[in-house]
Parts: sequence; C-alpha cells; structure tokens
Amino acid sequence: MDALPSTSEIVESTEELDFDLKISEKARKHSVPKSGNRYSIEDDINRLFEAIDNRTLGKGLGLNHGSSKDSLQKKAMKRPVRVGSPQISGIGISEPMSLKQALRGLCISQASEMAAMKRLSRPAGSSGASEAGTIKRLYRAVVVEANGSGLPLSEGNLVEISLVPERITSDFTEKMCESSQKEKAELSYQNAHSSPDQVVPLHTGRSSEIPETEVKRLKSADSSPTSHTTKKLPEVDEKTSASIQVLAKTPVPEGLKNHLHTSSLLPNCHSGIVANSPACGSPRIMRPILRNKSFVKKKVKQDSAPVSGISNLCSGKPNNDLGCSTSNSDICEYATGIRKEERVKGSSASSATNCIIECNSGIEDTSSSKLGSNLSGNRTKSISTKVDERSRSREKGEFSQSSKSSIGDYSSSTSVSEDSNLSGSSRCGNRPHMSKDLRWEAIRQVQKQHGRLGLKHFMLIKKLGCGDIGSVYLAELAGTNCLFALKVMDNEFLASRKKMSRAETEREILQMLDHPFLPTLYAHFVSDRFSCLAMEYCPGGDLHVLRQKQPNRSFSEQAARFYVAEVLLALEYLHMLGVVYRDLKPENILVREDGHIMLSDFDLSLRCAVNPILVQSSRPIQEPNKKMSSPCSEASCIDPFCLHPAWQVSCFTPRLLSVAAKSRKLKSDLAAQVTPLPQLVVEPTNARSNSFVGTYEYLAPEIIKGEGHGSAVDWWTFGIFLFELLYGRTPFKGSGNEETLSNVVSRSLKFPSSPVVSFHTRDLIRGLLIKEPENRLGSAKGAAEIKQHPFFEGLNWALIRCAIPPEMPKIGDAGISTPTTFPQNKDSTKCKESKGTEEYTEFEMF
Ligand SMILES: Nc1ncnc2c1ncn2[C@@H]1O[C@H](COP(=O)(O)OP(=O)(O)OP(=O)(O)O)[C@@H](O)[C@H]1O
Repeated sequence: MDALPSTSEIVESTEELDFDLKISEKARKHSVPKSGNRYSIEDDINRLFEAIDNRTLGKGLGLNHGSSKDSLQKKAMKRPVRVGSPQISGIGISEPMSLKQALRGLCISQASEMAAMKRLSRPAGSSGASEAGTIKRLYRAVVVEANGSGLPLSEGNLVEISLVPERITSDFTEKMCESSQKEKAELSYQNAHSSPDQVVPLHTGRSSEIPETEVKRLKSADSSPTSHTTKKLPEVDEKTSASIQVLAKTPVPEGLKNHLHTSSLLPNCHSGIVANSPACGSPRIMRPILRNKSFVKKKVKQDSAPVSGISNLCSGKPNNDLGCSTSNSDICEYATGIRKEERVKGSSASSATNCIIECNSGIEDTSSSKLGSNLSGNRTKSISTKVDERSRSREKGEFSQSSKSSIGDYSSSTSVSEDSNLSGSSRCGNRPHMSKDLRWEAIRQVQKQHGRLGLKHFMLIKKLGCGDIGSVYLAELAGTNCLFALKVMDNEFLASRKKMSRAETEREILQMLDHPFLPTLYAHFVSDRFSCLAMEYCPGGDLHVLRQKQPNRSFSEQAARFYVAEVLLALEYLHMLGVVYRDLKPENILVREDGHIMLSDFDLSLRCAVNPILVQSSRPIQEPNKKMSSPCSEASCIDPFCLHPAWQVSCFTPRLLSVAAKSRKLKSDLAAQVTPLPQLVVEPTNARSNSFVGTYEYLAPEIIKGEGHGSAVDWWTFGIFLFELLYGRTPFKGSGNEETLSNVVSRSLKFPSSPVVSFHTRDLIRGLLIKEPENRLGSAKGAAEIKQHPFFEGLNWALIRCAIPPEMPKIGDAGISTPTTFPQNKDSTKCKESKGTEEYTEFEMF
C-alpha cells in the first residue's frame, strides 16, 4: 500500500465526510479479521490507510462525485504546507509525513511515554534523573509546546504559559465575578486582541470584547495633516478585564508571584487578574479624555504663618481629632480649586498658557467632530476647552501650575451615604515593600480607637495641589506624627461631572501598587460628601520643577538616565498589573525625600488584560554596540557608559564588579548569546482602547489618529519624556495644540543641536518615537526590550533604588520640601468652627 503523498493528508473537509465515512465503513467491512485473528495496531493502521487510499484513488480516477479539482484545491489550501519528503514522525517535528507515519510515530511516542511513566513510578533515586535533567525536560517541553503549535522556534514566537493552578483561577474568577456584580452597571471591560501569528495561547483567557461606539477621529497619518477627515470622538469602554491566565505547573518567578499575588487580592474582576467569565464584565460608558499639558503660573501669597515642624502642629494636642488648624482653611480652596475650570471654560488653549482641554459628554459630538477637523484647519479650536488652573507647588514664591484636565465622564455615579473606612491597614500585609512602615500601625491604632477612619482624624497642613478630580493636601494623622498626602474628592462634583469612574480607577490602581517607585495607598474612606485617599507623601516636588532648576533647564544624560530608568521600572510593573499608564510627563513624577521618584496620578490609566507570554528567541541576545568605556574625568563627557566620578552611583555594575565578577558576567553574557533563554513577557501588548486620552505634547500618534492604542503608548510617552528631560522641551510642540497634534502625526523627529546628546541616547529616543506602534521599541516585549538598549548598559536594574540620585530635594525640618508655599485661602477667616460632632464638619464650610 503506497500512499501517494497527496493523499495522506488529513483534511478538514466536511463536504466529503459522508463519502469518507462510507468508504471507511466499506474498508472496515472488507478488513474484518478472520475469526481467530487478534486485532493489532498495525492492522488498524493498514486498514485505515487502505480506506483512505481507496477514497483518494477513486477521486484521482474520476470516480468521485462532483468536481475533484475544486475539492483538491480546497484541501490544498487547508492542508499544512509540505516541503520535502516524508520522514519518521516524532513529537515536535514539524516536517510533513504520511498519516501512517504519523500514527506509527504516535504509537512510538505513546510507548515511550508509557516507558517514561514507568520510570517515574519507580522509587526516587532509581531513575538516576537529576534535578537539572528535570529542568531541562521542562524547558524542552515548553519549547516543544511552542514548536508543536506549528510555529517555528524563531524570534518573536510567543508562548503563553500558565502560572498558577487552575483551581485557583476558578476561585478567583468566582470571587471577583461576585464582587463585580455590584459594579455591573458601571464597569465594562475591553478585550485585548490576541495576535495569532505571534502568540500561541496555551490557554486563552481574555474576556470578550465590548463593542466600542463609532468615533470621529483624526485621519490617518499617512495622509496629509490638512486632509484629515472628521471622526467622532470615542465613547468607549476603558476597563478591560484583566486576565493573567493561570494554570498549573509552570514555575513562577518570585517577582512575578508577588505581582500576581497582589493582583489576585483585588476586590473585583478588573483588578488585574482573571476576568474571563462574561459575568465579570458589563459595559461601562467611558467618555473621551483629552488633556493638555500646560502651565499657568500664579503668584500666591506666602504663608504668613510659616509652616513649622509637623510635630508642633500635633504635639500637645494629641486628642484633637478634628484637627481644625489653619490648614483646614486651605481645604476650603478645594472646591474652588476644582471648579476653576468652570470659570475658564471656553478659554482658548494656547501653547503659551498650557491649558487643559476637556470634552465632556455634553459636548462630545461637537467636540469630536471639531476635533476631527482639527488637523485640517482649526480642528482643535473646535474642541470645547477648559483651561484648568491648578495649584501646584513651584519655585520660590511662585505657585506654578500644571494644567491637566480630562474628559472622563461616566454615565452613572455612586452615592455613598456613610463613612466607610477601607483598604488601608488591612492591606498592609499585601505590600511587602512597605509592610514595616509605621503609618500602617498609626492607622490601625486610630481605627481601633475610633472604629473607623475619617477626615476628622487628619489635620490638614497644606495644600499640595489640585487635580482634575480632587485636591491633595499634606495631612497629619492626628496625634501620630505621620504625614500623608490626602486626596480629597467631592462626590457630588465627581458624580455631576461623571468623573466618579476616574476616581474609582485611580483608587483601584493605587490599591494594587506595591513598588518603590509608585505611591502606597494607606487608606481610603468615603463620606456623604467626600472620597479620600490617604497616600504616601512625596515631599520633593515634581520633575518638571526640578528640571527647571537645572542649568539650561535640562538634565544631564546621567541624571536623565537615572530618572527614566526608575520610571521604566514603574511602567514595567504597572504593565504587569495590566495597567497602561497613558499620562507620563515630568509633572506626574514626584521626587521622594531620598531623591528617588514616585510616579503619580492614575485616573487616566487604562485597565486591561495581561497574559504572561514566553518569548522564544532563536537569535543570540544582541550585543551592545558599544562596550563600556572606562571612567572618564571630563566633566562634559556625554558618553552614557562613562561613569563620571561625580556620578557615583554605586549600583551601576561597571564600578562594582570585581574582576572575577566581571569575568563571570562575561561568561554568562556569552552563554546567553549562544543559547538564549526564552523570555517571560508580562505586558499588555494587546490591550486596545480608543479613548482620546493624554496630554497634547505627549499624545501618541495612534491616539490622535484614533486607531486604537495599547501599552505601546507608554513607550511613546517614555520617549517624549526622555527627550524633554534632555532638551528642556518636547519634540513635537507646535505653536498651538492643533499644530502639536499635526506634528506628532506627520512631522519627523529632529534633535536640537544643543545640548549635545550621545548617539545611544538619540537612538533610544528614535526607537521609542517610531510613529507606528507595532514597530516601536517596547511594543513586542515591553520594558525588557527597552532595558536592553545600550543607553542603559551597565545599569544595575535590581539595585537602582539603592543608587544615589542625581539630586536630593531640600527638605525642611518637618519633612516638607522647601521652598514651601502655603496657599492660604483668602476666606480662611470665614471658615466655620468645627463642631467636632461629625467627621467631616470642617468640610461643610464649602
Ligand atoms: N503623594 C503625593 N505627595 C506629594 N504631592 C502630591 C502627591 N500626590 C499628588 N501630589 C500633588 O498634588 C497635585 C494634585 O495631584 P493630583 O494627582 O490630584 O492631580 P494631577 O496630577 O494634577 O492630575 P489629575 O487631574 O489627573 O488629578 C499634584 O500637583 C501633585 O504634585
């Protein structure tokens, strides 16, 4: 029985099923063994092949009914490509083979499996298999899985792996779905699209996509900026179900375990893990969000009563629960602060006065259509704008503000009727890096004493700033000497502006975080009137202010490298949790007391699915273009590998490594080049949103064009951020917002001639500012890809938080950064006396 090559394929052809069955039946009848004979696998195979051969031969001879040509063509299309001659089958071998060979191979592999099972069932030690051997086999299994999927093991092949037992998955799903039901009316999830050509899902876990409403958008970048057609601004679901797909047996890296653990403790479906069940996601309306990055400088009155030591404010009055100090009057500005945008609504947003553009639901159609025409004339002018003045601590005596506003109105609001003290201390156990922090205990004590935490337990010291959804105060937990950044949001305001969901998004994300470069949320509580977040206080101001203090208003390459490296780690962590940050800019990067950074402000972030994938690379890891240079004494050296003596960062490997360590490193580098290990990528690379969200100068082209965006937008903003730190301005800034948008979409990147920036730095920026997101550095493998860029050569990522920062903020006695501005409410004298009967009495004044 010589099976013709073309007849031995298994073809999915339902049309011929009946015929096949008949033939098979016939063949079976013909091949019924004579009595007394026993069936063997070999016999079965032969019979089966006879049947198939009969069928195909029949077709070939024109005995088949219908047109055999068509069906053969069809078969040819469906069948795997065959190259070369058939050969012996084996698991993991993708070469073509005859069915008979395949079945024989299967028998062989089954036999070897059985033998392996037997070996495994032997007492330990008898097999002689080492642990290393087991690991090797596991590794091979993963690789075989990849290959068995039909994809060659080449660069870019992705294998989705399982992390935790399925049993746990279902538990989580159940719990999360249960809690998500409560929010069903508000929440929705966005499906993350998978790319079958790149990812081989061993387990799929993404929730189904919520259809997005049609949106008007700016036209494709390919066309002239002046010919963009009008597209409607999107009204889309912002949250996507997080679905780190979980299944058993694959070892989980320690760090990842923590991330997953953190995620898994989230209270609802969109909390970063497993939301596969349709029950977990119900659509939530999300309005388009647009921010403008601008800065309005406003003189503020110096605080007549200088802020003395925090301890002075609380010492001697430990039982002052109401904490109505002079600072309480400042909170009166809270309402006026966030309502300033109303006063300036309609103001034109010029690039000189950085404004915030906000398109709320009420003006959505108008704004979107006008936005659509933005690049073809006066497109952005048509967007309903709100210039939002913000209070932000700035340089000496001046209160420089960064205006950022956004459209994030949700169709429903939450009404809260009583204080609910949540999250805080009960969660400290989930935050290993801050678990020793005294503030947890302080909160616990207050809770123990008073039942629950409320505003009355905080003494407001000064207003730190005012955002789009609330104001942030430096506050002391009365009687504890513990400082917090207390974000206070007016529930009514949030509801009326449909910003409740943005506030929720921020809270949910903050609840997940446990990272040195991200804020810790100690507690959140809600009253009839206010929602409050008690966060870690960051006393060093923000990077925008710090940059302005630098010579030429820009950072050196070394300093920039430090800041962007820390930001990169923060973004990487966020992506692992299924959070696309979307609003990176120097204003959102706060400087800690120790000079390290803290990424803040998550109300515009996108929650999405993240599936860990294993990327198999057949190529050796790319060798850096340039070797590390030896330390250089030139103060003006711009070589990023140069470790200038003044730049004493102990965590940068070249300085730390001994000769032996260096040789070890070299060996491991070489080994990595020979046999690169598969790389675990936990990035929401497939997340998609159509929201128009961000800050003008930082908007990625795909956001402007409305093509749908994912985590790659963070790498675009990362490029803009690095550019701004180095050159003191953003690369596509135009004379107005519309020009800025047009530049982002169509103008090529140009580097200013001054200051001189090294090749590697410019190369990194170039890679990050590739306009097509799919080609952008980081879009496939996320932060890991960026970390490998020569710009970061020599950086010890694991120890960067031990590095000495380029600059230490000047902190006053009380831990308050100097210069201290203390915005006094003019009407502070009118503040009512706190009655002390209600937790939030002091806030009734406005
Ligand atoms: N943990 C913190 N420590 C110190 N200052 C903070 C902290 N969090 C926020 N701030 C300051 O408070 C101000 C308001 O912050 P907030 O996050 O509410 O608004 P925003 O960043 O201006 O943007 P958004 O409109 O998205 O709310 C910011 O200018 C920031 O500098």
